[in-house]
Amino acid sequence: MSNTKNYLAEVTGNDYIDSELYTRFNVKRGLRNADGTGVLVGLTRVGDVHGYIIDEGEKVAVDGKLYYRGIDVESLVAAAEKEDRFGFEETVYLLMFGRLPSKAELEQFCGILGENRALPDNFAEDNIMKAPSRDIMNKLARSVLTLYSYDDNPDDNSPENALRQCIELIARFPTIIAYSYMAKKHYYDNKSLIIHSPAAGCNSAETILSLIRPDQKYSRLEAEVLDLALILHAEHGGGNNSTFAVHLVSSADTDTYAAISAGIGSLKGFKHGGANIKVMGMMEDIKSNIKKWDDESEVADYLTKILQGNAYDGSGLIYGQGHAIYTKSDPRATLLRDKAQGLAEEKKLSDEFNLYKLIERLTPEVFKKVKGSDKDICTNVDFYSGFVYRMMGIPDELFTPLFAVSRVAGWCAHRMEEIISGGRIIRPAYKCVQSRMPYTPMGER
Ligand SMILES: CC(=O)SCCNC(=O)CCNC(=O)[C@H](O)C(C)(C)COP(=O)(O)OP(=O)(O)OC[C@H]1O[C@@H](n2cnc3c(N)ncnc32)[C@H](O)[C@@H]1OP(=O)(O)O
Ligand SMILES: O=C([O-])CC(=O)C(=O)O
Repeated sequence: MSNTKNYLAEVTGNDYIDSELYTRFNVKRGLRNADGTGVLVGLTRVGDVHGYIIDEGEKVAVDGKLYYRGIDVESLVAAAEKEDRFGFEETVYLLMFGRLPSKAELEQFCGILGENRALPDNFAEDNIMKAPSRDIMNKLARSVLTLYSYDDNPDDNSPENALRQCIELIARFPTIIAYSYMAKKHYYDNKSLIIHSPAAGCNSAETILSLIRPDQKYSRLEAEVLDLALILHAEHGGGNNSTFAVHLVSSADTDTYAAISAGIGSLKGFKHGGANIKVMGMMEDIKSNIKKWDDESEVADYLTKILQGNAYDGSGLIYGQGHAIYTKSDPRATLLRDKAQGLAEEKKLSDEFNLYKLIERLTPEVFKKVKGSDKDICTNVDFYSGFVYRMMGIPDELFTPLFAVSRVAGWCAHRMEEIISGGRIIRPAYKCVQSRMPYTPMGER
């Protein structure tokens, strides 16, 4: 659009609200209390994120813990590893139905997911191939909204129907992101268009790997690492931005496709799931601007520049660092760091891994120094995930979509909870700080 400059000046001028007004009217900006803790707006049984304790009114930093339906996510990961099996489908079962499945129940559930991986007839041809997008999250959101038209009963928000829709979506996400990626490679990157059908009996990790590889080949180790990442990203309480979006939209009694696409839109954001792709850009920037990757003061100086908004994308953010709840550590980042270390040794990328670790170690002190803040800041789940994916040859375009393949399980569990226990439309307040004005007739302006 030409000549938007004048409009922009009007908008920035007329939309500006003085920070002081937020204090005066006691606005809980970002739905946070003064100490940074979230405003309590709901109850959930799905997940619990533990990042601090309150001792005599003071927030005290502790190591992070994450529970799915009361079960420590680290024990889910450990059990899958010990029993040498995949764990994401068990995680989905637990999140959706509220308890661990027996072996037979899990097998049956995997069968149901397998039967639902294929997209409806002609869906891929008509919606993905004919209308690709450079951005797979964008294509995923549009695909989810379009699936509404392929559903004979889209607007029935009864628990029974919503549950069917949720299970179908969880099963279809791997296929949608894989096909969207293949279409993107063809239409935007001039590569051959290769579309495989989802193979029977594959779990989510295997389905994704087989659909994005021309020869459909992957190793057991690759599938296991991806499965681990899927377990770790599946759920994060009701208050994280994308899950809250699903609660919010679901509370209006709208359809499942509208609610889940809201979650996707939120997760794409660079302060949320989209941070994993920003981390990769930031690391490229750091690697090309720092001469000695193990020079602590050179790395610290560059992190200072980033925090001051003078390097990388100018946002002032060190991506993959900081969290709304975790203070000392994010348990998922710890697990992904271990995986990254092993893969880096194998791929002879230990120098790069050590740079990641150095950034992880230096960020809290640089942050405190530059910001003059006593806030505890730790590495989050998005810091190591992209590095792990890259070492497995997974393309960057899929980093945030993989997060969505996993988190859709949490979104669906929360949508079901909102339908069953929510009951009231979510409707917070905004105080209007615009003074009243009379309407001026056109001829008098
Ligand atoms: C899956 C996930 O969503 S995990 C998070 C992924 N996001 C990122 O990695 C992006 C970088 N991190 C951030 O932007 C933030 O830490 C968030 C969005 C994750 C959490 O944000 P908040 O809860 O608002 O942060 P919090 O209240 O703890 O921060 C307070 C201050 O520290 C700043 N801060 C927090 N993290 C960072 C960071 N990584 N880099 C620079 N500044 C930061 C905030 O901008 C805020 O500054 P201000 O008071 O000048 O506005
Ligand atoms: O909880 C949050 O604010 C962010 C989130 O979803 C996560 O860390 O997985």
